[in-house]
Amino acid sequence: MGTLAEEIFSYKLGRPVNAGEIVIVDVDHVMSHDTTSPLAIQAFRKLTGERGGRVFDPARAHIVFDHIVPAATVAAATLQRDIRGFAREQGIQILQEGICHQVMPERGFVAPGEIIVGADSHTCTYGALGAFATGMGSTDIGVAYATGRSWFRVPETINVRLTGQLQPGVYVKDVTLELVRRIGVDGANYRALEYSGPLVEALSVSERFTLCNMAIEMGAKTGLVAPDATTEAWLRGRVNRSYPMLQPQNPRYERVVEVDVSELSPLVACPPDVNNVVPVEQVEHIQIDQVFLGTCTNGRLDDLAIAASILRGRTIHPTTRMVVIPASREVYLEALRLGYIETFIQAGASVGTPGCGPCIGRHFGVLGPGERALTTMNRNFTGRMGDPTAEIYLGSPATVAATAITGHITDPRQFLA
Ligand SMILES: CC(C)[C@H](C(=O)O)[C@@H](O)C(=O)O
Ligand code: SF4
Repeated sequence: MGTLAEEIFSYKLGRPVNAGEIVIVDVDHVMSHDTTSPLAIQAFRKLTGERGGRVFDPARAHIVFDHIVPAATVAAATLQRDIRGFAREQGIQILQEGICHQVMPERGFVAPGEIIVGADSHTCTYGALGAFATGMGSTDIGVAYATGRSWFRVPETINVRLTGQLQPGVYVKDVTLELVRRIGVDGANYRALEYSGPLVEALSVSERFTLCNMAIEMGAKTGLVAPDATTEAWLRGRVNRSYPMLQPQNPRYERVVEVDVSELSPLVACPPDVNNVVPVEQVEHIQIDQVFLGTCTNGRLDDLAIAASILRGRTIHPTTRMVVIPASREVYLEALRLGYIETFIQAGASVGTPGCGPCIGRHFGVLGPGERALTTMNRNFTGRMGDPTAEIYLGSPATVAATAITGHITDPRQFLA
């Protein structure tokens, strides 16, 4: 009897577990990437001795190169060289085909009922498939690499119930921004956010990823969607092992946040806080120097499809630049096949190799002093994309595409066919 989070921990431990308990469990997968692996490896070495230590299971230890790919500086290249050495020694495959949070599920390293820990805060994204997944510091990940175990305080759960129907031009990203506005950047601290209701049931897995991705933006330990037929269909051909379709059972939620999405219009999060959310109309005059379509929040095929449908046959504003980065190789290839990439390039966009790109201001479209960007990212913190005086606005792929055309923040509804 419990919330989905409690059900997953109870299943793992073979006994009923309640929120508030501190438990040590075997984890199913452990992940780190090019930026966080060096410290995780250091912690692993400290724990296991300089030589001879082995990871708990090389097939369930995953290193993804995504944050600075290909390496933009000698320092980044040197770190990546050292990580490659560790991976070779341990027999770990390095995944170099997109953002960790897209690649892990695509490659079948996430299944319902599993527990996954990653050295990245947006590991909570995988909860969209009914797994308990959370970001941890590199030291904890180093310990998990060595032992295959981790400790948790089983979180209390806030149920986010979504009802109603999205209006044309309004997307799950807008719903997610509305949730951050209502709950606040620390309103769900260490809680699990369990998303349910008729809207969630109707969402694609990709849209559920967008929803769960930003759970951390409310301080949550993770976001979760109970697995259903949509989940199973998406996992077919990706996950061959069996998995439990755990569901919440008479759950006791700490509270329920109910949102009727029918009333929402396209939203924009203004700098420097993700909960600084306003209807797009309020910020339409703001001039934008760069738009960026991509990231683990909104770099998937459906996101690119929405943007391409707006940009088809149009060109971006001459004083605005547009960066597009598909979240993974799989997404990129499919977008190529469907003509989206050609649409972006003809419109005047720069298309980058799958990865995080300018999301943390390391390469491929960093911002100069005083510049403003509208992006599909999940964070708009000061200095995140480059110069500390640059400003970051967040919106949906549709709002980003409409803005690319006009050069100022634009309501995407005016471009809908
Ligand atoms: C670099 C990494 C530690 C960081 C994170 O954990 O979130 C990054 O992915 C981000 O989005 O800010
Ligand atoms: S795309 Fe951005 S938010 Fe996602 S993992 Fe990469 S840097 Fe972090």
